[in-house]
Amino acid sequence: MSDAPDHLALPVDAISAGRLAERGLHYRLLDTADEAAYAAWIRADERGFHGPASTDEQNAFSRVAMGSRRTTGVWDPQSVLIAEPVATVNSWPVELSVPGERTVGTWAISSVTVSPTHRRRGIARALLEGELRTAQRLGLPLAALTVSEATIYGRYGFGPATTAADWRIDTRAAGWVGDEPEGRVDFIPVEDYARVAYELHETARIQSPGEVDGWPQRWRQFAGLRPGDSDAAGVRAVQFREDGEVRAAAAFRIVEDPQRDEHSTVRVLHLDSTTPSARLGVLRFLLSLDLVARLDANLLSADEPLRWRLADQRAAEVTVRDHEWLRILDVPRALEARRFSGAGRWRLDVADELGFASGRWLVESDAEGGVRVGDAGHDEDAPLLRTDVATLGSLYLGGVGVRTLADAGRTAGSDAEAVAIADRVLHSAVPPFLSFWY
Ligand SMILES: CC(=O)SCCNC(=O)CCNC(=O)[C@H](O)C(C)(C)COP(=O)(O)OP(=O)(O)OC[C@H]1O[C@@H](n2cnc3c(N)ncnc32)[C@H](O)[C@@H]1OP(=O)(O)O
Repeated sequence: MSDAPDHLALPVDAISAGRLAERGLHYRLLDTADEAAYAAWIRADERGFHGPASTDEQNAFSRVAMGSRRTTGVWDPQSVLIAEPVATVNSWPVELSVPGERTVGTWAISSVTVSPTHRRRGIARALLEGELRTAQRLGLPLAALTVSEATIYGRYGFGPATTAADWRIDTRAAGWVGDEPEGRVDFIPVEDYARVAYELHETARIQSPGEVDGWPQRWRQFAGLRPGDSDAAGVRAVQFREDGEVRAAAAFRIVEDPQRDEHSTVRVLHLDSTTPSARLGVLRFLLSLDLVARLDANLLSADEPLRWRLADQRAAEVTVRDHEWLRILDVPRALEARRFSGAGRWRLDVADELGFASGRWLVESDAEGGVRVGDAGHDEDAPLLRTDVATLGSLYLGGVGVRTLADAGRTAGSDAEAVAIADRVLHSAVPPFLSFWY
């Protein structure tokens, strides 16, 4: 049995509780088994994102996943809607895939909202710092989140570590280079899709640094199976089989152009694959639909091999954005959890305003990519790389070069040799990618 404390039972962070109590606010954990309390919490969460309030049926749906998460709120006893918290946050342990087909235990944080009636009084800061201390108490070396706005989380030491790309393709101009992908496409019931695609994700995620374990309700949502989904009737699903085995699946919807029947858009709701060839097979199928002039797909990789099968690459407009943000809490454990791209010996100096990751280490890796991080002690010989903790979060999965961030002025005071070594060994041959929001 694990000695790690139970993330559902661990009391709320005492420092944040004290800080909020000074302002007359109550910071506490919610028991998601209490239906009424959960409904009030989720109403506050939805209002925070300006979404419609969910129905009892929708609450029952979301509670399946939330039951295994730490659900926290801040209550103001002066509120008129007394059961609804004025701030929400939700967190749970995930397995983050890292270079070398390994995973590292990571604290995922979501549903961060502060009511517009209570904004800019430091409540989010109390919640976020509380979450980081909670992750540390749970013994997790990293925290991670996907963000509504890119300007919020750098101050807490998070750095953008994966990108996601929105692809817009003119399907008639795109063309195709080379043979058709070998395999077989079939429509499948959306219920089956939700199960099959979730399983594909769980099989494939280890290959892609940045992915985390999913949960079945998320894939049911992609399939239009969340109760009350107004677009559900239009959701269709296909699977792609190679050698008789399902290796890719997608859910999609056709959005018609009211002016011209033959100018519809195929909107990809989600795509999962365990092989690049099966992924191309599904995308080729979607690009060749009759009556369709455009393919829209959000959250694909910026490095989709698809680009190299389009006869006209200009038919694709690709918008790349930051997606997953990482916060390193324990430098030695985080670095040792991944594989490096080769041998190296250098020192790493990390500045962290919140103190979790500050320090100086000697980082050594061997030709096989094994990593050892120890105290730098009095070792003054090894070249030194200096970074703040948010920059280290961006570098962690190897998606951006150390040299690029050095050129951007994010590693001021570093030795050129250290930049060169770290650039080489931290690089990931597989571009980091996360295929969904959490
Ligand atoms: C992982 C996720 O859940 S991402 C979702 C984030 N939530 C949302 O986008 C929902 C809508 N927004 C909100 O609920 C709130 O405005 C929040 C949660 C973003 C901020 O809550 P607040 O309690 O107002 O923040 P708080 O007062 O603690 O501010 C902390 C710092 O963040 C800054 N800040 C707050 N909101 C924003 C913002 N939207 N953009 C940039 N900076 C922000 C503050 O200026 C302050 O900066 P400082 O520490 O340098 O002085």
